[in-house]
Amino acid sequence: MEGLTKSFGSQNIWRDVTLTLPAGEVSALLGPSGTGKSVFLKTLIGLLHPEQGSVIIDGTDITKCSAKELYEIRKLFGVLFQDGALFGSMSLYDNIAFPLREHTKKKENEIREIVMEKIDLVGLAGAEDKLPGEISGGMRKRAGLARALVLDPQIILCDEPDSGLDPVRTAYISQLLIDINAQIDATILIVTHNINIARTIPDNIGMLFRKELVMFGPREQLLTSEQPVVKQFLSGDRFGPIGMSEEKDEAVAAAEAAMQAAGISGGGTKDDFSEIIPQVQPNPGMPERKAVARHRARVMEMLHTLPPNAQEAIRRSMEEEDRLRAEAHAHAQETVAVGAGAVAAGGRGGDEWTSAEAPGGDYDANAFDGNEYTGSDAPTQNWSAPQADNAATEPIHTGDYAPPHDGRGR
Ligand SMILES: Nc1ncnc2c1ncn2[C@@H]1O[C@H](COP(=O)(O)OP(=O)(O)OP(=O)(O)O)[C@@H](O)[C@H]1O
Repeated sequence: MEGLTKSFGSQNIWRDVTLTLPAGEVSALLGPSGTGKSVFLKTLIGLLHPEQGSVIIDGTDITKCSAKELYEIRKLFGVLFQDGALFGSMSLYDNIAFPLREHTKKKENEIREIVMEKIDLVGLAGAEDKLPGEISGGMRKRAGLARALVLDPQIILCDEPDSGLDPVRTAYISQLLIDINAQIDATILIVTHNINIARTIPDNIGMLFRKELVMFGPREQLLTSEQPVVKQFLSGDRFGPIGMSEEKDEAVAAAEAAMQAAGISGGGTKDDFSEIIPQVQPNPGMPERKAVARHRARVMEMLHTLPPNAQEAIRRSMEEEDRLRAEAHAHAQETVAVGAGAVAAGGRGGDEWTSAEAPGGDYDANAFDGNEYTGSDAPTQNWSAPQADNAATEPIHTGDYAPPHDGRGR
């Protein structure tokens, strides 16, 4: 994105936003409500048109290309809208099959295979015949994610994947995004208010405030930032530059300063965000994230340009990641050796197996437990049984998807 500016009439949303999403990495976009994060996502896929600037995807500027080119480019995207944006009159199965029917010439039996795989992946097996209005908000969110994944997207945009989810389901969906990134090396952008996600999931974090992108860089840069707006946002304190609606005026700011001086709490957490929590790793059995090495090389190149506390935090988190990875590797080797030993005791006369010739031949040296998990039985897939809550949903017709004309069913 280069020099992007977006307004609605006389209301400017943000201006001169320049940003390159590092390919294959996971990035998060933070910002107070109403700063235009959703508008930003919609601009990235060409649903909204900026007044200025360009959005280059695979060499094509989607702000200037033809409708046909835009249609093709959109196939690269998987988008999870805030409430799943499902069609209320279609079953989950048909909702998830929709992009395949719309954008590919696949036969129904091929479509079924892909749809059921994704349904399994997000833990919705058994709920495929339900309508969006018959399931919980969290299930709709997961169905939206399944639909976002059916075209094997190279770029995944998630608008508040955690909204409406409890902390445990949020952890599962976050883990799923990391696992998907490990599996398909997709570039992921997550819009979120969830500080826990921001601390543990992305490689990079950006923040929109006062109509500008105030920062975009390695997650440690934002988490250790001394900028008042960033500190206030992370801590969730009411004292600071972010107000309930617009910016605070001087009188309000002075009154708050007096309250703070008198020891009155602004309600924020006292967590130390410069204590970097290790990033969530792919689940056992998943491939290593290719993004890790690329991110590291990129960050090392720019390290000298970052503030000293960010540099220090980056070094510490790299050491910690190396330690965790070495531990996981050692554990995997041990497990392979133990598994091989058990087989050896049963039939190979005490021969030592190497990991390459271990039984089955498909042991993954990077796996924590030596098991090969498939999408449907991987340990991420512990979603609870579907519960209907009869919450009514209206589909959001984004312009990207239109309801099918011929009611094609399964
Ligand atoms: N189609 C539209 N027409 C006019 N104004 C719009 C349109 N879409 C969004 N806006 C305005 O743009 C601003 C930014 O909205 P947006 O939904 O992107 O904020 P956000 O940062 O995603 O907020 P939240 O965190 O609360 O979801 C809001 O003032 C909103 O009213």
